[in-house]
Amino acid sequence: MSSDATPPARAPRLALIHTGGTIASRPSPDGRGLTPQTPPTLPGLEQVQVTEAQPFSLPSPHMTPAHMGQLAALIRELAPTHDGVVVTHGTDTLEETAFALHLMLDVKVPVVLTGSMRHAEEISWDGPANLLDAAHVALHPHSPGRGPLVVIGGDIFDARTVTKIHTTAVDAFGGYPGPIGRIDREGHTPRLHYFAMPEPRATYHPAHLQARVEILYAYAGWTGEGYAEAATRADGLVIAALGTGNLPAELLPLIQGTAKPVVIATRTHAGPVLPVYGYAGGGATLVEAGAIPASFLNAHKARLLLLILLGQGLTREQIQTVFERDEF
Ligand SMILES: NC(=O)C[C@H](N)C(=O)O
Repeated sequence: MSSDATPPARAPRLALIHTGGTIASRPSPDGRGLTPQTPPTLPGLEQVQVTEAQPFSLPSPHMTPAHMGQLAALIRELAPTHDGVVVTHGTDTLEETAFALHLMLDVKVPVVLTGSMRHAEEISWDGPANLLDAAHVALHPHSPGRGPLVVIGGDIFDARTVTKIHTTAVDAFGGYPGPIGRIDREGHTPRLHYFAMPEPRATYHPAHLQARVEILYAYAGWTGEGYAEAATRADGLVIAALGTGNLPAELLPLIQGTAKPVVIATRTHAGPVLPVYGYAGGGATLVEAGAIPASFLNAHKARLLLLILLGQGLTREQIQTVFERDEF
């Protein structure tokens, strides 16, 4: 399953969309720390026609579902006239944007997100290499049909499973079961290997991205503080629960009394949510109370899926089916 990039007859066309993040950041002149300022330049791809766009320039903690929707619309507009799309993005919420695009985009060309962990004035800044890798992946003939990908440190990740695993390391991304591919360079020649076949996936077309979905984080001794308020305010809840999706006993009656969708994810970093335990608050009792297991999605990705399904007008039962059948 390895191949070298074959040069197409005409110059490949790449859309390069900048959204901010450390890859666009420098120390601010007022000495208050890093801020997004200048988007990175793509090095070493003289044969490629590049169209650049910058819909906004944000530190990624400022990203919202509305920005993700705006980005999806821009990619839909650029995709028909390009062979691949690269999005530069801050790493903090990169996995959320990647997954939102995964759920909403059905464009034919590859969409690759990348970022950097070090800024342009730091020793060993990782922006240029990540950007070049992302461009090679976006233009590679084996990349279409895989949904949006994340490329960092030479590893290629699926948007469903990728997650940020380190706050400072250059290899900041991982997630079970790991990369689906690898990009390296032999001199100037890209060497790309995929370790998995493209997977079918469902895409959604929400009428809006304004549903309010809140995440609650479980811990030993939680007696439901904050639950009632969140359940009243929100259109749906996600709980980062314990282990295979279990909660303290006090949460069971609260969930039993909630008609809105309550999705149970896990705060554990890998593995599915499974309704196996029958003690009060155990996963089996939560599902019996109407809660929806998040499969293997982490809480923040489960939140985006729920938000998108609510925006598409799905009922609680239909939402449950999407999660149950892994239709994402
Ligand atoms: N490495 C980074 O990009 C982190 C930055 N705080 C961001 O997400 O915008």
